[in-house]
Amino acid sequence: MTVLSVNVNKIAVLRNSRGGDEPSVAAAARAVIAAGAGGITVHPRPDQRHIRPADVLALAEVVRGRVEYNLEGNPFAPAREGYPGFLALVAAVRPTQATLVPDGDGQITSDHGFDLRRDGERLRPLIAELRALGARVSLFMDAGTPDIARVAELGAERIELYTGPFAAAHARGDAAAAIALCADTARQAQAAGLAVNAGHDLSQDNLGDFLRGVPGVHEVSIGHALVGEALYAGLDVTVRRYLAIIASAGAPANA
Ligand SMILES: CC(=O)[C@@H](O)[C@H](O)COP(=O)(O)O
Ligand SMILES: NCC(=O)COP(=O)(O)O
Repeated sequence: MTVLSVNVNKIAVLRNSRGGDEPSVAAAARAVIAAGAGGITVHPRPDQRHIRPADVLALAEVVRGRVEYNLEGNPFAPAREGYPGFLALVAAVRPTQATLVPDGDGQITSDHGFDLRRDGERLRPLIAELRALGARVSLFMDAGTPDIARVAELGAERIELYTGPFAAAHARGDAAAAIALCADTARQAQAAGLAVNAGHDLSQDNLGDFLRGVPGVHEVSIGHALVGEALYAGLDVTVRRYLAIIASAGAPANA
């Protein structure tokens, strides 16, 4: 079945708003795991607006031997005070998966995938380094990217489909074209030997339609909507609702 990896960035936003340790990112991750999620995702940003390097280390202990650990970030972002750089974090915690995302400080959130014509050759040695550290490597890619097979040629094993445009179309009530585009890109990736993950702005409202329309998704990483929904229903109930959506969407077994 598709793995649900819960992104706990937003727990850190709340904690950072007051300083101190509450709400605890580690406690939230434990609750999510107890509810049955198959992974924890974090996207530490160099500006440390939410997940910080110390969280990345602490969460590694929480997830170790229990569920997958998915570390997202921009491998080109230079180290700075308080942020050692993405590869250094991967070397420190050896996550299950490193998802590379071409984001910048000025962005409120991730809003596009890689342009491999521009960044492909710069990515190649970094992908090799990350794989040598034991991480499965996934590249954040837009649906409709023409050269999706190149991801495999660069040495990565997965793509993460950027689902923001799909989610926006779904909210407008006209997601058919966006789903078709995602499904087409997923099929091209799968034909090239890549596994397909998906994430960004997925929610209880749109996840079932996404998984029914896009076959063979290995993992969804979900944070913003899930944490917001959990304010009303609690983390345990909310994670279980996502797992039920995944199960009823008939997603395939995880390889
Ligand atoms: C790659 C991706 O879509 C997620 O990592 C998303 O960007 C969440 O990150 P923020 O919580 O920083 O918005
Ligand atoms: N990779 C996507 C992710 O981790 C969560 O994105 P969002 O649900 O916070 O938009």
